[in-house]
Amino acid sequence: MFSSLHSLSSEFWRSRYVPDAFAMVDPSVKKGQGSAGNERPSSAKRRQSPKIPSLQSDSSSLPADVLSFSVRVSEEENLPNTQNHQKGPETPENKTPGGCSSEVPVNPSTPSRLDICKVKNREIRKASLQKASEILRPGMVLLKNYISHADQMKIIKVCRDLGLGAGGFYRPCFESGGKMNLQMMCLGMNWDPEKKVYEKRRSVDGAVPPGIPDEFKQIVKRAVTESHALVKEKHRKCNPEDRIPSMQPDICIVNFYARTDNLGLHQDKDESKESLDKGLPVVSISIGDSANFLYGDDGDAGKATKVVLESGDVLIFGGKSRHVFHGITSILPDTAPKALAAEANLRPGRLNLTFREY
Ligand SMILES: O=C(O)CCC(=O)C(=O)O
Ligand SMILES: [Fe+2]
Repeated sequence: MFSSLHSLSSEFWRSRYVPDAFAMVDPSVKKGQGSAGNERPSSAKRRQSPKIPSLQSDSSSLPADVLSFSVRVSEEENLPNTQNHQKGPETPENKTPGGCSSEVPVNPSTPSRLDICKVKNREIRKASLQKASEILRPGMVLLKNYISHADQMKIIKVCRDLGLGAGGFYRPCFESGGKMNLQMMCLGMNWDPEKKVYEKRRSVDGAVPPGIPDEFKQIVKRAVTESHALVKEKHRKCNPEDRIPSMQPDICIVNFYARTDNLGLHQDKDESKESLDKGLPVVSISIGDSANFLYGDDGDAGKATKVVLESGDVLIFGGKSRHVFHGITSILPDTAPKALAAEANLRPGRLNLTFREY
């Protein structure tokens, strides 16, 4: 997957190297450590840092729980004072939906019944204003608000459990040695961002990736069928299978973006030639905070189109859009559905699952 990352604008590329990347799940990194500001760490500094801090820092050698709210305090303490972490003036992008953040309980693990009701009513109002699903370009469909609250809860729970075990979340490195600004785990097969290949075991620690749960596969199947219905509605005469071929996912890459994380523009093209030639789609599920997602025909972020992916959205790109460049420029703080964040005890940030067939 993530190929052509070097074609990013230098500003966006620099923004991938925020010091918080080290602090998020690594208790051994103390407050104030790391480079100041948005500077890419010096190569010496990069060499010194352990390759997979989240795995090595934990005394049990297992990954830390990157999804849980309980680790939020140490994360907040470690936030460096950069623009990225300041809320700044209220803009359409950082505005809390419904302007309700002050009414939400400070500790979401203990919301009152009244709080839950207020939050649920607000979310119902919000849902009625929500945008409709759409075809973004040939072969690329966005299903808005597609995954139910109950299914989002299940996905979070499964990812949390799997993320804590062998083959769970870690912060991978690029070929260059720089760390990615997200936590990742793979299901089915491991994708190695350094070698840009899929493998049975991840070479970083020898772990065998857990399998993809059947429930996840069912959700993917239903989403592709739904995308076909949408295509059929717009283009009555076409065979939707030609636009978005059906697929049987055997790979799922799970990313967790903390609020300052991001992912540069890239193409997903490490799947087999056969799969790519057929245009078998990538099916991407977003949960938690919303994100600015860019997509376009080349790696130039200035020319790309932006769409906001919200919790429960499913984005599908296959066929003519299988090689679309795409990336996440930012996570929009405090935009996760409040009821979901509270019920799941979800840490601020965004969970993303991309399903592919090798
Ligand atoms: O987080 C996203 O929406 C995109 C993730 C992605 O592009 C990838 O995992 O290859
Ligand atoms: Fe991708």
